[in-house]
Amino acid sequence: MVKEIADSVAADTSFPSNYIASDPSAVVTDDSSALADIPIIDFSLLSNGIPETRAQIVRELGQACEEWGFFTVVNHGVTEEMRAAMMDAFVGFFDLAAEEKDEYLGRRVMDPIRTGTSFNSTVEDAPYWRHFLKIWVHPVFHSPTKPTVFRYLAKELLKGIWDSLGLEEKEMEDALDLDSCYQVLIGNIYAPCPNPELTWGLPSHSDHGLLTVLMQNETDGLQVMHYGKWVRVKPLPNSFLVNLGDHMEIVSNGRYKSVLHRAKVNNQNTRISIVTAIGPSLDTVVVPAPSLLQRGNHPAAFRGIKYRDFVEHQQSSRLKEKSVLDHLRV
Ligand SMILES: O=C(O)CCC(=O)C(=O)O
Ligand SMILES: [Fe+2]
Repeated sequence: MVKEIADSVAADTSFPSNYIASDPSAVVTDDSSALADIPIIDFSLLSNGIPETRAQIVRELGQACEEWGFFTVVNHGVTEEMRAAMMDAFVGFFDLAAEEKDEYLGRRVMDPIRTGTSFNSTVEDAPYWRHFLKIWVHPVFHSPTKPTVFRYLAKELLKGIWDSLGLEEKEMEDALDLDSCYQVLIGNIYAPCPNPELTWGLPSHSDHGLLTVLMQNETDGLQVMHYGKWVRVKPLPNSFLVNLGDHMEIVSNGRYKSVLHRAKVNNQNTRISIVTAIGPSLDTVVVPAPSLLQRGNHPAAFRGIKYRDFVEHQQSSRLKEKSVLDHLRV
């Protein structure tokens, strides 16, 4: 499908009109927004077992979650070779002939291996300039090579974030059932677009899970909302970008907010991002952590919903800011 778009663009440099955003004037054309000065977390100090240095990183994590909902992870232990192998595997898939890829054309949003265009082209007015491959990799593994290292990174970060809220690890296990956590691996490809001012790669949205871990090729395009302003993200070499998802906002009772982000396309280079999203188990009903409510005598800011129902609803709806989470606000 990427080839189809690329070929149609090569044959005829006009932009396919069905891709024009329903409100093209809302697509940003100005790339002069500030570059984000994103907090940096040294993962090796979080996970090396030394309490003093860990405590310092836990404080930094808490601050990053509160002020940004977004941070960069360095010294994560994932080799450059493994990152390159992941990138190659996704590129290999996107380069397959359309008939081969079409075997995985997702008909249902909860299919464990699903490829497609846009976000959910059955409900959108106009598709986005993006193709994706989504693979469930936990609790049942649906892919040929096992990136357990990603889950380790996310679980250690979750423990650190939980700690920064002053909560016990046992409560995290009870609340989120992380041994059966739902993890999905997504490759996004954004082909060069002749008219980047008319469409999005992905419009403004938050992610449904707890944490999302992202790496990309050398082409930028990600923007995050920070204190009401969009800022451009330029990742550090060999780092992962992490953002908080809607279920972190729910379980922390709104103290840590899921961050709005969006992907811009450009007319020069293909951008590829590989994203792994970690959530609770699909059967968990996540509610604000009880001890956070008791401690501050706060009312619950969110109603609970089974995570599976949240994901299914979010994936079946138009991608629109935090609209699915907003339904759960009390
Ligand atoms: O490509 C990107 O940078 C963002 C991807 C994204 O937000 C997503 O897959 O949810
Ligand atoms: Fe996202």
